[in-house]
Amino acid sequence: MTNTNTKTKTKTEATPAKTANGPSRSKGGSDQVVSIPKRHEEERKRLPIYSARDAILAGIKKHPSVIIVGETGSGKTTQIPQYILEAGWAQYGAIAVTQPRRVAATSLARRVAEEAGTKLGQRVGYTVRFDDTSSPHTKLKYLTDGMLMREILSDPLLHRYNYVLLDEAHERTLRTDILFGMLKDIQSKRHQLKPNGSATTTPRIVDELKIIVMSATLDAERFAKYFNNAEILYVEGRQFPVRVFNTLEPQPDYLDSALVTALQIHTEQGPGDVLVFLTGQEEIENLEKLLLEQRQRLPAEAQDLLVCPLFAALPPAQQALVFTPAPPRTRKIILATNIAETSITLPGIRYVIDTGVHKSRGYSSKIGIESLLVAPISKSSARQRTGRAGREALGYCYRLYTEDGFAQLEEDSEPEILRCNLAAAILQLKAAGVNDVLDFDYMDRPPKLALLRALEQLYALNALDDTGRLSKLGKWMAEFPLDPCFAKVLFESQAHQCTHEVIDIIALLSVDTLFMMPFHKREEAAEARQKFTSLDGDHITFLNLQKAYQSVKGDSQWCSDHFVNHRGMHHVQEVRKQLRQVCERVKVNPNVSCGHDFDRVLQCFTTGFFHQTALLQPDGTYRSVIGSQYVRIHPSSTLFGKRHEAILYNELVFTTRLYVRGVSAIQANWIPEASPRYFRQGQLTAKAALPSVKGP
Ligand SMILES: Nc1ncnc2c1ncn2[C@@H]1O[C@H](COP(=O)(O)OP(=O)(O)OP(=O)(O)O)[C@@H](O)[C@H]1O
Repeated sequence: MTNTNTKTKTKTEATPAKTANGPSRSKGGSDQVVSIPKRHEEERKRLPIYSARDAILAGIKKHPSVIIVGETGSGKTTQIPQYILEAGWAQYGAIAVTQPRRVAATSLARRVAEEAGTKLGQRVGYTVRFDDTSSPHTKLKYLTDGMLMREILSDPLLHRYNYVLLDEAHERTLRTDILFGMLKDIQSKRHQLKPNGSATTTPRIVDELKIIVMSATLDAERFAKYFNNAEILYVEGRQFPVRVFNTLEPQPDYLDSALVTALQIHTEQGPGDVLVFLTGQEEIENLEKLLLEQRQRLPAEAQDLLVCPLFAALPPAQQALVFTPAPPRTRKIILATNIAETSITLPGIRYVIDTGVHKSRGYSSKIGIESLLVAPISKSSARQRTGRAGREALGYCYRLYTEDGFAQLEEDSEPEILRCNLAAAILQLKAAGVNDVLDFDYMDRPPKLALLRALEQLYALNALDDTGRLSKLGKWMAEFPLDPCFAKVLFESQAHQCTHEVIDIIALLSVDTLFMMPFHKREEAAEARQKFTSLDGDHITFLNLQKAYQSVKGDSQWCSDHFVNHRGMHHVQEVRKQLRQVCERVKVNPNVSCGHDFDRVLQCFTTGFFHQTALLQPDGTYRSVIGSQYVRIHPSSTLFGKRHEAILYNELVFTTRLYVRGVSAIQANWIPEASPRYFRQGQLTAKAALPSVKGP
């Protein structure tokens, strides 16, 4: 391990661990200790990070902030928090380890609880949206960055924790970036509250907050500078090598190429599971079908092939399948989005197929339009993908692009904060008491126009008052684990008396594809879909689907007969249940229904999505009300090919053209009524300047 002090830029060899500080058990507390499997003790000692244990602890003890860079799989995420725990340092304040994704937070907590010999939810636990296994005894908690932001709302100085480990910091998600600034501020405030500082203290806030930033692929110097010249520690060595192969020619159809490569590995290579990186649910489900079809054509001895999808909207029980070993002599092929790209260890994976693409959020602050595009990944993502192999044995990574293609990739992805709608983040910042969001300590400052757009949008949603401060409604919206637009719709549903329908539709919109369209059964599928179709558009069509699904109690055969995505509908029911619970907690009755008066529902959606509306043009096309862009209704929409004076849409996607999805017909006069603060009275033109834009 090398240790670099950023001020002096000296490099010194870290002393290897002097004592054989093997894993130990916490003595006190009410922890339910379960026995530590012997193999875990041995495995932990074999990890590259183990020899750097003492040096890491010394660095953390000495410096308020530390940046730790180590190869994928070297043991950063599972071991460093345990070292702190075993050193007895978490006695007065717990350890939080943030993850950009929930699947990582839950699987890591499970693994570490097992390694530490504790029951999950006791000394080691996790908290992700709608699922909390932590308890007052939890000393080490894995949580999503969004959940830590929420904890700051109720505990502004994060008294609970003395150590916050920001894992996979290179990903630079919007939430991670906002957390960076918030934590720096908390660290400095807690420093001032120390007994030898000038401010008064309470006995509970005597400890400083240590910030530890970790990744395999980040620009350490830059991070160190941002975190007040933090100490940088490099952990050398990886557990097992991974051999990387590139294609000789660029692959125009990466899906086909992934199919061929996966089958080739299956029929020609030795044992080991395969992980394929794809861009989204639809693509995963397509490849899943193709693989299953091809499996039938394989010789009998090669048919023991198990295909497991992995994407964010997959119900947790099915996500868990990817962590379960395949039956003996069966090869598992996991088809995943980039939720499997960082942090997680998928047991059994020896082969990685990297398509070189992902879905990336884009935002034009000029026209206020957000889009999701398939784009090339960065070099750093490619390395992370490679790092999913070689965690338990020698691995292989097949990159479906040329060596030149790799060389041309950007080093890192552009931070999300520079390319997405900031409304949700600004709402959280304001709720955490950061009123002057223009001068917040961002690691990369978003363009002023994007910040102003977000303030403008929140003001138009009535989340801010005339002085730019959070309104009562804004505080309510921040309580809700939803995008501000959806939170506004839910709030309005009380006055429109359609909370029941709105909750259902929000849950339904959380899944990409509810109606399946198998290539060779398109007509049959379209006919089945007709049964649910509403002339009002997709929102009410989805609602009809939910009613029918409930009437058959979610029967899987019914779903298959009607070309309904059973997996997706299962997820919808979970989100629905959780939303209803949150409603009850904030005293909103989730059962108030408007019957068949669907205008109320759509009016309600217009109050949150007035900025995602478009008007019919004389030539039959639609132009967005804000930004004046030509948009087309996506062929998957119920309203495809239909003409209505105005439409509302849930999502804008750019494939070959700019398409809108999740579309419903609305009346044009609902749009200015939906936000009198945004539009001139009764007109579809925006007011020149909004009060919130004038400054904090
Ligand atoms: N669920 C698991 N099952 C089997 N082995 C595991 C599991 N989780 C972790 N490991 C083992 O522990 C090692 C260290 O994992 P850890 O996540 O701590 O590494 P890391 O340095 O944080 O990697 P990354 O940078 O990829 O997140 C893995 O390489 C693997 O050998």
